[in-house]
Amino acid sequence: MAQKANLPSVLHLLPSLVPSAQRLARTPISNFHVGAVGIGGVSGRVFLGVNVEFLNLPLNYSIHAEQFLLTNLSLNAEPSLSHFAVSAAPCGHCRQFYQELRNASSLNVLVADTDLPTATAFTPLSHFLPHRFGPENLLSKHLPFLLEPHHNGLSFLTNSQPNGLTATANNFDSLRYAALDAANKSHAPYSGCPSGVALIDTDGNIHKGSYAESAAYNPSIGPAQAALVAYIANGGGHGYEKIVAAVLVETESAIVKQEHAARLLFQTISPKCEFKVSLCVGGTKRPSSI
Ligand SMILES: O=c1ccn([C@H]2C[C@H](O)[C@@H](CO)O2)c(=O)[nH]1
Ligand SMILES: [Zn+2]
Repeated sequence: MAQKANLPSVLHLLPSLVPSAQRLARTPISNFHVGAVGIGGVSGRVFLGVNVEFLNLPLNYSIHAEQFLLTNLSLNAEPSLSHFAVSAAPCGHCRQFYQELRNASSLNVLVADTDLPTATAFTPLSHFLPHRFGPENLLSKHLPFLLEPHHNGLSFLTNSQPNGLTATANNFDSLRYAALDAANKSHAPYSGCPSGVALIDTDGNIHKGSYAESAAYNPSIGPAQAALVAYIANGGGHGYEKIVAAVLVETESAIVKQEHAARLLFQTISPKCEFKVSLCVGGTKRPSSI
């Protein structure tokens, strides 16, 4: 694409794709479209992020474009981000969320509305957020950072299948195992309460998302939001009414529960969506340094 557009490098391509990303934003409240386009540090694949707002829900259910971008990398198993371009300066919440990356300080950011569209004036994130608060304030740096491959060691107890689900048993089983897989990839080192959501649409496609925590807690992205990122990123531009069932997997012993927030989100955006929780066991202990 860079060659076709006569651009000297893929880095130049990132800001040139920002307007196309912006067009995909879902902003029924602000009508303010944010687009973020980044490049995977290992594969060199290009990923996008857009902001997503939800009618009739609190504003803090929203997904920022930068958060969408990281979630998109995570769902495509890309272990690092090296550069991203974004249509407006990242807010404090996003600057904080990005501290979850091992290379946070040296991550290269370009704000496309202040720089020339094809410029490569990338600036390290440490410029946007000096004196940072980050994972190392709470945890050992030997633990996996956000995007780094890990497995949380969660599994189902054999009798944990809830009753009364009208979707076919087969679909439900695929969904709960997809949600378990997402929970096993969840980044929850601060609470020790990983979780994942898998949803299925009317075409039978399954989309899954993993909960990702921030050291500063509030910028965390919930598992339901992460699964919606997958639903939107997988394409088609469809409405949420096509989401027919969703399963949340979290641990029985969790002290941070996603159930009520996730149920409210699905009930509001897709009232006919069947929402179920499937509890699992295992996983990491809550870190003793918290
Ligand atoms: O860093 C930012 C700041 C704001 N927004 C979104 C959130 C909301 O949808 C809209 C207005 O704040 O812009 C982002 O996506 N990223
Ligand atoms: Zn933000």
